[in-house]
Amino acid sequence: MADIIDGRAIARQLDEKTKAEVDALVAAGHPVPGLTVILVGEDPASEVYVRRKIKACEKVGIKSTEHRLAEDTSQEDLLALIDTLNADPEVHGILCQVPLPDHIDTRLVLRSITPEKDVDGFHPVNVGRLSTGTGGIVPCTPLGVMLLLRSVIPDLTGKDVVVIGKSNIVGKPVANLLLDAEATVTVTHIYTHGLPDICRQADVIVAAAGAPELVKGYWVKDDAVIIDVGITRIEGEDGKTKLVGDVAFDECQHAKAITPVPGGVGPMTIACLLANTVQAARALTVGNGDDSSDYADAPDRTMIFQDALA
Ligand SMILES: NC(=O)C1=CN([C@@H]2O[C@H](COP(=O)(O)OP(=O)(O)OC[C@H]3O[C@@H](n4cnc5c(N)ncnc54)[C@H](OP(=O)(O)O)[C@@H]3O)[C@@H](O)[C@H]2O)C=CC1
Ligand SMILES: Nc1nc(=O)c2c([nH]1)NC[C@@H]1CN(c3ccc(C(=O)N[C@@H](CCC(=O)O)C(=O)O)cc3)C=[N+]21
Repeated sequence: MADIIDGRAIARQLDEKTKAEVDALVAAGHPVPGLTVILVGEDPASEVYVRRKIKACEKVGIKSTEHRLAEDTSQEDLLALIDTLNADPEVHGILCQVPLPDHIDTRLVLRSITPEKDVDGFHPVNVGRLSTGTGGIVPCTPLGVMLLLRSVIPDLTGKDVVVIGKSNIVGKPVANLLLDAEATVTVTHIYTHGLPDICRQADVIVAAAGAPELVKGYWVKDDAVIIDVGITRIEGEDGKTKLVGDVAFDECQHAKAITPVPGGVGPMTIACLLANTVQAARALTVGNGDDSSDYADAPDRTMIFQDALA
């Protein structure tokens, strides 16, 4: 049987470290780290995620605030709110839940969040820093993927990794982080020919396509490690909705290790959001020049978090 990589347990470990960082900042007389979440419209899945994020903040002592805006909020009003939050000294992290309604230019909105408070790591400045290995805020899900991976393969040097999906949110940043970790990375997508054969060569598969049970057992070589990022809600035979990943989990028991859905990457996304918020608060209030900071600029920040989990 494949080992199950317990995302909830690893997320709890990271949360303990984050809580200790919050306590240390506050004890040193700095303000309580603050995260603001903006939600436009009433998408039920987004509401679930936002509630989870707010609850998680409470657990580690981050002060959270929430801005719920109506579906028909104008782009101008949203940008004005972000301007206010950019200037608010009590707000260290700003997260604007996506997808946004169609009448809003998502790229423009994400660009308007100041990079120092961009705890999603979606701002072009943070994307540029990531792709040049020069620090910045690393997107939460890709950071979570790396931590889960390192919990089973501490050294990724020379490993053959296949990433399925090339989105700006998951596939591309994961590929960049893997390259920084000296892995050999193949990024695939909907037009890739022969995906099963490509996957069969891989030591590691990171599946982030949003295609339920795309990766079959015969795509996976013995002792490969599988990180399943995909989450699709489907209606089960009993009429209840259930979550399905991008990997046919039951067929992959010959793998060395695999993440479950739920309970794999999802909880790590939230734990990494909290860690990013503390990183942002520290940089804004203490400054990046503080060498004692665990979060000082480093080319491979996933190693720093890894130390926290060791
Ligand atoms: N666990 C978590 O915390 C998170 C989970 N997710 C989940 O991860 C999944 C991916 O999210 P996201 O990256 O935002 O999705 P996108 O839809 O933005 O990107 C999906 C990517 O997968 C590729 N793709 C789609 N179908 C196939 C296929 N059949 N074969 C090969 N490649 C395929 C697409 O190719 P092309 O570019 O050619 O269209 C695209 O590059 C979703 O299920 C999402 O719900 C997302 C964020 C966080
Ligand atoms: N600006 C922005 N930043 C995001 O980080 C962001 C976003 N928008 N939009 C939506 C996606 C999705 N996302 C998830 C967060 C937690 C779980 C999670 O906790 N999943 C649980 C189960 C969740 C459930 O039961 O529904 C798990 O997999 O175990 C999943 C997905 C963050 N996203």
